[in-house]
Amino acid sequence: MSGNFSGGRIEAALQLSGAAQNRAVLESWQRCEQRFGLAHDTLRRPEVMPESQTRQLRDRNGRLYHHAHDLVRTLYRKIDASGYAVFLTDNKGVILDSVAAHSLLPAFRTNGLLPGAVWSEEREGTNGIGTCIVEGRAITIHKDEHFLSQHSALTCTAAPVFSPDGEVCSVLDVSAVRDDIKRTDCLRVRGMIADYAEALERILFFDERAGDIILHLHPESQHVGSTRDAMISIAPDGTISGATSMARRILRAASSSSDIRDVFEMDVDSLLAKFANQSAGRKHLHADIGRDQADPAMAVNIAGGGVLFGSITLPEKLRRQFVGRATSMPIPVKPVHAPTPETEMPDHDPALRRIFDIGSRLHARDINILMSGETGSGKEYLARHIHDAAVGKSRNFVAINCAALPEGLIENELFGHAGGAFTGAARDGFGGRIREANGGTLFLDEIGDMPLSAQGRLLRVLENRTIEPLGSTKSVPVNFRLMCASNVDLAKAVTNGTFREDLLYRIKGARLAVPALRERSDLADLITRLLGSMAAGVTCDEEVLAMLVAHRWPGNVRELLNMLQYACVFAENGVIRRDHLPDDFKVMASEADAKMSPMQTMKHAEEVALRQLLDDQKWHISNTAKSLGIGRNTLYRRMARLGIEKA
Ligand SMILES: Nc1ncnc2c1ncn2[C@@H]1O[C@H](COP(=O)(O)OP(=O)(O)OP(=O)(O)O)[C@@H](O)[C@H]1O
Repeated sequence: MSGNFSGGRIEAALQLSGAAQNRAVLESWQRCEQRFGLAHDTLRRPEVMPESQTRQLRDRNGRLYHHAHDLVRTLYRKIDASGYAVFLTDNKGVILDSVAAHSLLPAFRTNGLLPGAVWSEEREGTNGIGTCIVEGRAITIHKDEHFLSQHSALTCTAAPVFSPDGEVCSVLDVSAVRDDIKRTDCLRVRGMIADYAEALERILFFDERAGDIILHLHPESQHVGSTRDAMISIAPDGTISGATSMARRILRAASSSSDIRDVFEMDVDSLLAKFANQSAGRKHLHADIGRDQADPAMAVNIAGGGVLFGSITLPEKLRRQFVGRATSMPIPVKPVHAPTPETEMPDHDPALRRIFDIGSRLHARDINILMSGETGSGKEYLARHIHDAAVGKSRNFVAINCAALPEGLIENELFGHAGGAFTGAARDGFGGRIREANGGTLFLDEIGDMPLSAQGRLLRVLENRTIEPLGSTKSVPVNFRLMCASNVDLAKAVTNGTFREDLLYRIKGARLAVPALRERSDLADLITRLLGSMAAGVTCDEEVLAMLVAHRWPGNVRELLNMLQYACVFAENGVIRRDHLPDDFKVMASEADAKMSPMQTMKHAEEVALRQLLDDQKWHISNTAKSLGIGRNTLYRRMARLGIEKA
């Protein structure tokens, strides 16, 4: 460690956090001292641009500011904890927009967190915004990890937003000036901000690359066309004009070339022909959709070996060459047979399986479904499995998160527009995402956040089964099955006047409550499965498994996924041990342990061990009993005592 650091603050910071975090903080502190000439006790007033200059900066970042406006406010509502504020910055760390409770504004202002303030590392030392720009990844800078002592009251968690050319163009930051914030409190927030930053990246990508061919890619075919796929844009001359950060990660190993022939071993004409041939085979399905989506996705070879699955979105003028006129697509009633390996949902939790069964039957009969459940519990995941079982994997599944779309953009995104409908509209128009769901399923997540005007138009689409793009007088027939999800109480929203009652009655044909992760009985099994899909061969030892099973997971499966991804990076010899978990998680686990009585701890350990054994024996009761040297009835009694139900 550098001997330049005085006063032991770096050691304190290092003790506070995990290995990746340590490195980031250490390197940032080195920059502050050696490159920027800062000292811990440097006292400086925040640099805040005059309002006119901030306005100019907003105008210069017009698209970013416009698209992020509602998203920042939704994120603020979702964090749902007092004392936090949300900030949006430009690529240099200048705050463009902020949302905070009115009563807290003075405290944030005193600490320099206000529009126009410059939060680059060079100016303010190690901090959430500035260090996130340098690191290019989500990061938390907790109190004493700030280089300047004057910022040690702050806790900042930030995630970068990337432009299509791969540069950080903005940062989403959630900060607090409360004394009692622990690092552990930031875990849930970090996953959430990273998701919102990625949603903003996708919106900017679609907006800025609307004139290019967009290739959607994912290693697993079912994720192509979802909000999780990777996207690259291809200019008509075959050069790669942009890529989302996910695409950069996936393709980094293949090639850094910007010529698609080097990446996919085919030129742009062959690529178009490949997807057009596929469209022709599915003409009735895709003739009317705005987005020419591969369904099922097609395999695309990657230069140097490897295969991804892909589909394309064509700009309107190319689309006309490949697809015909609009028709509504009938959806046959598909009897729900016993699931095949293709449509099987791999989860064992009985409650989740039950709602999967019920949901599949209802969806096959075109009965609308309204899901509830905590954030990250898997509502979209379940909706996709229900769609696969009830409508078929070969049909489109279009998921839209209404909360992640800015109010000004949502109607356009859902219903599309005619060419030249408004200033900035695509010259040839845009079909809208509801039309993409034609013949398949439309999943509207966070429908409670849909603006009232869009609710009215959606209701008309549901009643008339036709859609009228903005600026067009022609109705286009559409046919799709509907599933919705909401974290807010829609009945209350009706009372408050933010949700239409008639729409609520239309969408809530049947209600399904997705269990929170902590309520599930198959957690150990889920952990093993997720690890298997992430890094072949990585497992966790018994202690870690017990810690993970005991955690309450407020961010549910999303939080679990983040945690496992983190741990996989540090796993040694294919095993995740306690040391490989983030320190803040370990602190939280020991606090929880301390609250358990010795009897509870023992019972818990016994439950984890027995579940693991049952998993190993594929829940074969006789074999498990034999391996324990006990009778089947004794095993059943033991399972009942520990609250383990047969999977
Ligand atoms: N049972 C599961 N098995 C594997 N992965 C899952 C499971 N449930 C959820 N996931 C994964 O966890 C993440 C969050 O799930 P999903 O988006 O479906 O949650 P959600 O309830 O719709 O969240 P939100 O309310 O925030 O929209 C996704 O990456 C999803 O693929």
